[in-house]
Amino acid sequence: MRVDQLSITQVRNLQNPSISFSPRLNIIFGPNAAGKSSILESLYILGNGRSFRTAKHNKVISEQHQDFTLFAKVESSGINHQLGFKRQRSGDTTIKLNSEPVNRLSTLAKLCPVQILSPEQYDLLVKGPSARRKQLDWGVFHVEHSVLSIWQKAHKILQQRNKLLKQRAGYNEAAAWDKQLVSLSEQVTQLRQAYCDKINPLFIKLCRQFLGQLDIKLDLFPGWTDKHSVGLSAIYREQFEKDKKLGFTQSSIQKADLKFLIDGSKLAGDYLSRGQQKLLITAFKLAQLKVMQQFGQQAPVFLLDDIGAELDQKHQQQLLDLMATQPNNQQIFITCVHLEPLKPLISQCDDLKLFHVEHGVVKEVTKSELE
Ligand SMILES: Nc1ncnc2c1ncn2[C@@H]1O[C@H](COP(=O)(O)OP(=O)(O)OP(=O)(O)O)[C@@H](O)[C@H]1O
Repeated sequence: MRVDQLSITQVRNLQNPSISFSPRLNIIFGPNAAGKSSILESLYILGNGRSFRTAKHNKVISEQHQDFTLFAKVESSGINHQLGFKRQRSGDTTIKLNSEPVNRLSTLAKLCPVQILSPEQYDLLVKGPSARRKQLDWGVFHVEHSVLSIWQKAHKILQQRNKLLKQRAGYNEAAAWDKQLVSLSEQVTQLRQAYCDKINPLFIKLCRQFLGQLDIKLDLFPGWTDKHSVGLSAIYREQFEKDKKLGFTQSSIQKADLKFLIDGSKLAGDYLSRGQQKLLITAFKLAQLKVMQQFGQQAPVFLLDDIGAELDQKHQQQLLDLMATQPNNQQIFITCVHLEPLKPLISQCDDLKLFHVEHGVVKEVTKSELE
């Protein structure tokens, strides 16, 4: 997937830029509060329908305005498309693909996979499981789109089951849903596990590069504990009375977690320093990118926000070296305040564009203008 052109209207402080990107490497630089992250935010919204910085859509709309609009020319799986996205303060969203309305965000996600590594994500290990589960499911979806409909069916049945539990229904009534729920939950878990099996060796290798000889791995918690390998059906039977008391199903795919384990059992969030956690997240994001390149329907656009803000010089350089060795069809966007650490990457890469941003105004500059 590639974004060739993007017109941004009424997003944060941006002065409605229209930008033609490089298919390979795009570096967006400028002082603090210039509007750099807002460009990445716009790209992220194209593929995810929401911001990576806030759950409140209205914050993205430029003050004094009632809506924001994005218009992009993208290449997806070898086909060129025109994509429009408009969000109003009222909450109404209009998405158009080649002038035709799009009603599902999953259409957008399939068409425009966009992945981001930004300072907002460095606390993934100390957050609750839902943030990690989202990352996991994002990866699973882009390798195997069918997971979404299986997950949605499971979610509906789970809601039915929970409704019955709240109504104090008897076991037989609730159990009528269990067979289907167990089968769908197992399918989702198998796809999640297959994704973990794909990402683990790549993640372990990248962790070695960034963190040295730590014994680290990813482990899937499916959403229930099955100490005696009795299976989910038996767990539902055993837990029924407790579920009824609680009014919801305790064991479900909605409780799944992606555990980052050190020495086989210690949670990385409890054990590693803040700096080590950032490096681990960096390795995880790069491993996700690699899985997408190798097994995904198509490589995502990769956004690297504020590269100088969180990593020390050595690890920043390692990350930039890895960016330089990405496949030719991998489109990358990097934002930074200082260009100095990026100079080796800039001199190595021919197919790159540089954009200077200040007070929301975006201006393309050439390599020679930097000298
Ligand atoms: N809804 C909005 N309307 C207008 N301006 C906004 C809005 N939301 C945020 N801003 C302003 O937009 C500016 C750009 O922010 P952005 O985070 O994109 O800058 P940045 O160049 O990435 O900065 P930094 O290098 O400090 O991370 C900030 O000054 C911010 O206060």
